[in-house]
Amino acid sequence: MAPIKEVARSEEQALSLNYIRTILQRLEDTILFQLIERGQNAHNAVMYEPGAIPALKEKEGWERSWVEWFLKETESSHSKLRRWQAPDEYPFTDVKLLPAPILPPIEYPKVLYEPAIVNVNDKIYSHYKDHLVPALTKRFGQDSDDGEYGSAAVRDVDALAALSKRIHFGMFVSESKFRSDTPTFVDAIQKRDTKKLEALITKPEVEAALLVRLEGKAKVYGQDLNSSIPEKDLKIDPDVAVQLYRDFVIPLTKVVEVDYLLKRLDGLTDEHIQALKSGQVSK
Ligand SMILES: C=C(O[C@@H]1C=C(C(=O)O)C=C[C@H]1O)C(=O)O
Repeated sequence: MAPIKEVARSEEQALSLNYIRTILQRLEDTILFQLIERGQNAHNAVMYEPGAIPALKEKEGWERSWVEWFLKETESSHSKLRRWQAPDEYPFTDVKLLPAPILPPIEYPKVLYEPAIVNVNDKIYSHYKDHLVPALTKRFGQDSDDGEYGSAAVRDVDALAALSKRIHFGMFVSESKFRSDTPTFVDAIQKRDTKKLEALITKPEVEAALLVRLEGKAKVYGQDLNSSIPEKDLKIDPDVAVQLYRDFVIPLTKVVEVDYLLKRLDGLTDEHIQALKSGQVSK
């Protein structure tokens, strides 16, 4: 659940790039600790295989994997708390399977342009189960299984939610950058110039600083202070965390940013687009 402090209560705050970047930096901590937690269990590959746990079909009528079932169970209860109405929260479960909220909707500032919203959780889930979990649990050996499918699934759902929030925050970044230079972005969007859009949203210095910071955090947060050599006995391999961000989190965040921008003019009148293009309006 996104604490109130995270979901900005004003449009101005929600679109401040500095504010957004502080949220992204805080999510580095959340993600690192979720990865450390998941790394306490074995790979448990059976959890990610559709139909591999017969009790799920027999007792729940569920034919996909254990982890996808627990995602559905968890996200269903959170749906009743209206979690998925928050502009920074996107479920892995098909929304058609999620129940309606019990509580009345919260009026969040309308910051994102609804028709442009994207959900890349299918990509996040695939990378997580195929690459990240094996990397986090490699110290247990190939195809390790500790039978703790409950604990490991709880940790999976928490880690997936943190990664999803982080990557989908790219839409707030995009909206902020779009409003800061609408003529340039409108021109590139109308030309469907994805390379220009990617160049416009890419900040190499921000990415480089992030990877250095992340490695440092992993070396500190991963320490086991009961060890005689805490800086060596790390609970997470810093290279796994850095590689995750370098090769997956940052590239997918930028895909989200560009895909959001490509749809940012959908449904707008020609007059509105012209006003954006001339800089008369910024949203
Ligand atoms: C998120 C931003 O946009 C891009 C994506 C980044 C990331 O995923 O960490 C960092 C810088 C940019 O290349 C940003 O400008 O802060």
